[in-house]
Amino acid sequence: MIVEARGLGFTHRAGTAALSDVGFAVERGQTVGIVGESGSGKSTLVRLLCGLLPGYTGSATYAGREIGDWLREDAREFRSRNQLVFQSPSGSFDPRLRLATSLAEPLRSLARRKPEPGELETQLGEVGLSAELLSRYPHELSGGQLQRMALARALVVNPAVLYADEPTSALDVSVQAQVLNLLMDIQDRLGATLIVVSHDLAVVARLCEYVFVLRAGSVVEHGETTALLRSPASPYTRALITAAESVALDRGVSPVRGGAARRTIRGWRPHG
Ligand SMILES: Nc1ncnc2c1ncn2[C@@H]1O[C@H](COP(=O)(O)OP(=O)(O)OP(=O)(O)O)[C@@H](O)[C@H]1O
Repeated sequence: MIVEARGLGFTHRAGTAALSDVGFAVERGQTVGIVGESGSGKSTLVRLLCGLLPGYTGSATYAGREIGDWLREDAREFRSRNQLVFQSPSGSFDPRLRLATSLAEPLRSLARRKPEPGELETQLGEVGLSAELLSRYPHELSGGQLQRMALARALVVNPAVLYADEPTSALDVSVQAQVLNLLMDIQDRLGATLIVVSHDLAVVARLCEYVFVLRAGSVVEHGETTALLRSPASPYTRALITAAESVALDRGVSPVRGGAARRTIRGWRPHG
């Protein structure tokens, strides 16, 4: 397992218990979805697993080592191996900086180096963006372009695990499919582990081979996506499926039950 949690608990400073007794396990190279209604703890879980929320209880490991220990002993290495893309592309970039500067920031702060000549341009090509965008400011890009830019910035340090928290929720429906396709393409090419948070089961059905369902800070059910969608054990999961199906039908796209989990891609692994 590349990421694993046992008996994991977390209480926010304000006193809100966001996670309790969470069990979670992801194999290297897997594409895993975390679904649940608003407030179920999805973002808290991925932020914690990315090392952004210290002070958890129970166990959470990356590559067999406790995340708390990574952060104390080797935080830069941990962060370069675990990258997170947030929901809001515009909020992810400093509006005062040209995108070349923002894109190079993880290299500077985590890998302690400057970009090689042509490196940023190549990275942009990987996410289908033109190199000329490097000299622009965030407000000069569309939401879809900025989300691609956020992906490029996360990938610049070659992470082993890419977390995406509601990667398409802030985008127009027409752009959502492009970003989902890009995520699938990235996973195909890099073989990185991809962990996607979404309140929308249709997104997870499309992208992920395995899914965890969160409710009120606990995992109520998990399993292979296709099997879980076909025969959910809990009424909560059934309700999420029904909600996603009605949204899908409203949008005129295939309902989630028809969505198939993706194949497992086991190619080159960054960070071995
Ligand atoms: N920074 C914070 N301070 C205090 N409480 C928080 C904080 N962030 C989240 N919470 C609380 O923790 C619980 C879980 O929230 P979280 O954002 O992880 O859920 P979520 O499933 O990601 O929800 P959403 O889909 O709405 O983003 C909620 O009760 C929320 O109010």
